[in-house]
Amino acid sequence: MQNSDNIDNIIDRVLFSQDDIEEICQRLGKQLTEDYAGKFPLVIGVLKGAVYFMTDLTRHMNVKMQNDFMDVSSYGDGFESSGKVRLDIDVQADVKNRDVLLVEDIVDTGHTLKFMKDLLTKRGAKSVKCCALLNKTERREDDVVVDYFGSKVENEFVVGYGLDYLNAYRNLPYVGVLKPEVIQANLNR
Ligand SMILES: O=P(O)(O)OC[C@H]1O[C@H](OP(=O)(O)OP(=O)(O)O)[C@H](O)[C@@H]1O
Ligand code: HPA
Ligand SMILES: [Mg+2]
Repeated sequence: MQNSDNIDNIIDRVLFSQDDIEEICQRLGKQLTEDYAGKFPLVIGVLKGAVYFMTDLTRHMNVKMQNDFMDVSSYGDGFESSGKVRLDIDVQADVKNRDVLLVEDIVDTGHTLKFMKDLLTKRGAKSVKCCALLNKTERREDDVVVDYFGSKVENEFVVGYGLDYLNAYRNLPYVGVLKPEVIQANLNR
């Protein structure tokens, strides 16, 4: 069936299939289960990109935890980080003396992660670590540690499984690279 609304049409290459992602969640979940045993971590998903990863990853973490969310953003309309991280929705829980685990879909320039690690440390968290699905090391501008990650990615803009382009395509069940013509069409708008 030809359907121009079929969002698979915008993908050039799949980088991580649903099976790849499940394997990553299992592996990281096992590691985090060991590392957070007996600690009652506060697991904070960074909205909106981390929603899918947060739900799949934490189901593989066999530890008592508290789940919360924060909404921060720095990519307004496209590929480039504005460099300014905006806190839109704060975490509800008190982070003082807590072992915090931030869950991210991707660490790219590192601006977002640095902002959050600094903020939560300043508020008195006992530890602040990050588990990201993807780590785009080549683009790093802030020196920040990604404590756990699923895979490194090249310097390409990726979408799906939470990752958006112009606020769309988050619901693709895999991670892929956009077709160049999709990007071109938007640049010419
Ligand atoms: O390392 P950085 O260069 O800071 O980029 C990574 C951040 O950018 C994206 O969020 P975005 O600001 O696009 O918000 P969103 O999750 O709502 O899409 C992504 O989900 C990370 O949070
Ligand atoms: O490659 C990316 N894709 C989607 N959102 C992003 N935010 C930072 N890097 C990316
Ligand atoms: Mg985004």
